[in-house]
Amino acid sequence: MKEASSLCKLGFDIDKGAGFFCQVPSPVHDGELIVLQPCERLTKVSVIGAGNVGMAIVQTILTQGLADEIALVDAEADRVRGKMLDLQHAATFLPRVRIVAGTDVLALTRSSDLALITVPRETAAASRMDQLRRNVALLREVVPTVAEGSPESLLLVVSNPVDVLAYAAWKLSGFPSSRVIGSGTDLDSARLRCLLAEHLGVGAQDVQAYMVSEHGDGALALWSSVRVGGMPVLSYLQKTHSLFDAEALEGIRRAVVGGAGEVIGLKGYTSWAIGYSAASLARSLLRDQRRVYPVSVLSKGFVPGNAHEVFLSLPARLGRRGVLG
Ligand SMILES: NC(=O)C1=CN([C@@H]2O[C@H](COP(=O)(O)OP(=O)(O)OC[C@H]3O[C@@H](n4cnc5c(N)ncnc54)[C@H](O)[C@@H]3O)[C@@H](O)[C@H]2O)C=CC1
Ligand SMILES: CC(=O)C(=O)O
Repeated sequence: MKEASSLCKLGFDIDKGAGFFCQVPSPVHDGELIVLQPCERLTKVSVIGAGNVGMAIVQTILTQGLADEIALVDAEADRVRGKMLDLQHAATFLPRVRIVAGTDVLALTRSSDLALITVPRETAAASRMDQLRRNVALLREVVPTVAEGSPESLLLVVSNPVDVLAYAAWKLSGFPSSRVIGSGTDLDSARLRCLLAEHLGVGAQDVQAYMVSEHGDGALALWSSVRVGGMPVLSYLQKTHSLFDAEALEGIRRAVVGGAGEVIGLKGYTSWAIGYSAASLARSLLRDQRRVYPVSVLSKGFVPGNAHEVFLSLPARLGRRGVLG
């Protein structure tokens, strides 16, 4: 009998079991029995806060097959159970995935590979400082508990103000800064790419453009880094194309920064775009894709000469160990 211990690709027939089985050794000798051994853990993703944003993230993670187990935690017991059942019914159309939900952060999130924090929505009446105090207090309840049950997990903070809360989550978790990330200006960058793509008449996936520094009003556009199909097009377009003068660029920046407010004014909240953004970050982290995203990271040591402990949205490489620099 020969143990299947080497890791050549097994292929699609145990597709969903890729987390369960070692893959067939090569070459396979006639007459030898190949034993498939459990070798890799399943991938578990926890989402704390099953509101509009949390559910959009779960929906996107589910349809992209990024997790074998999803744990949903929310303070509203009945509502989160209803959401779990609805998702379980939906998941019958997808490869096998376990979905659990409830209010117990420690029990539900235990042994997560990735935990996303999406609690709670801002209230229009509260000042930004009041919101910050309230959300830090919430993170004080949630983050140490997640860290206790999942000491090796990655933490992805989405709640606002995201850059500041990513810092709070880092401090509260006791994790190395490489494993605590805020979704940062990834969504602002998506909005910028969307607007540039519209102006240029190209697909948004072919537009590379970054907003950096702080998610929201303080976000800065890195105009000199805009590329279309790998070409630095903006300086050329500015010279040749009246649509890209300084005023037009400032108009695009304002539309990006005002994008959230516009959507919230019309539908009450934003959800789908952050759902896709967070799932894309989750993919790069869990699958070690090492793609570069503008996300909130500890800027100390990340930016040469910066000695302050501040989380800022900067382009960072994301892989299985978190921020790779
Ligand atoms: N970083 C970004 O780009 C974006 C961030 N956001 C932020 O995401 C957050 C969530 O927004 P929404 O989902 O629209 O809000 P929501 O109000 O729909 O959902 C929040 C959920 O958190 C739950 N919750 C409250 N306290 C809790 C606790 N102690 N434990 C567990 N669950 C608790 C609530 O029951 C609710 O289901 C907000 O801070 C929002 O500003 C939203 C969009 C984009
Ligand atoms: C709400 C929010 O932060 C956004 O959609 O950008």
